[in-house]
Amino acid sequence: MEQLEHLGLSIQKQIDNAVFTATNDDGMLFYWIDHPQGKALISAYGAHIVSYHPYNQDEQLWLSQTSALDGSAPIRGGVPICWPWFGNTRQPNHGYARTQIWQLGSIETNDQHSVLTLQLTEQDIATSEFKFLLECQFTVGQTLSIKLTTTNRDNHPIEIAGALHSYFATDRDSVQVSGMGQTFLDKTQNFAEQTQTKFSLDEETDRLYTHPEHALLLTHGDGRKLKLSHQGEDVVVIWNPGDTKAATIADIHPDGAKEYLCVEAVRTQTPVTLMPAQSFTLMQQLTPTA
Ligand SMILES: O=P(O)(O)OC[C@H]1O[C@@H](O)[C@H](O)[C@@H](O)[C@@H]1O
Repeated sequence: MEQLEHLGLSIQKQIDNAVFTATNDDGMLFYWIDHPQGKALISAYGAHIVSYHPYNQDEQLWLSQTSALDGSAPIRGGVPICWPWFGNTRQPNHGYARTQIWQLGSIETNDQHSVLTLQLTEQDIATSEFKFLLECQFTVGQTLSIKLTTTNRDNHPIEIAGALHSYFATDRDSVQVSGMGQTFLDKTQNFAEQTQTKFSLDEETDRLYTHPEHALLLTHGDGRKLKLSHQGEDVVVIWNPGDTKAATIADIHPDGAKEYLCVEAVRTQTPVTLMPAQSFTLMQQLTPTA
């Protein structure tokens, strides 16, 4: 509830035992999951989860206080969905899925969790090169799982990449991540390959880890831990712009870059080719522990 007030959202209606719709003054639609095991706020714009708060734990996702929430620009924070490409190989940066209004697919609640699925198809996009069904399934309880599934609905093969670009709320200067492997491509150095035996961040960190484990452990400075597991990724990206660069990014609030670390499940080095009717899932799951 606190998060709803903070973002100026009003509940519209209850659509399931634990799920409500809410809107802000700009008319943007959100889904508020208020389950005894976990709470989450998901924007229809971008199928973008902006808050996840498991029972008896802290907020897990960072959201910039200066993020646009009116549909004029991608949301800064939470878990942006990058699709059908990652980065700026094409424009817009990170693809167009994060700036579309997604439709509600289904909702199911049991005593463990609520499962909400949002959908996007080529019919929602002004110019799409192929026919597709993109589904993002959020399972919200003591664990959060985000599954992004692409299905080729065209009559020829399609190629896709993408990412679950999660911004985790943490003290950036004391967080540790294990399981990353020692090799990464450094985007700040024109993707030069680097090795690092002990995890530490640079002033600006923008790295594609090429040999991560599927299960990672993020340890906050105060000892709390967040288990992360992935499926379908070919690299894990760690990104934080550092304070100097962040000061030039209008939708990161002052000193906001100190409050998060992006750990992203990314499929980009070897894009996926899908034959007609074939599907592919990119997944990230987070399990916080006290
Ligand atoms: O500002 P955007 O488009 O959300 O991108 C944020 C960052 O996303 C990261 O995944 C990229 O590695 C960075 O290079 C990029 O700056």
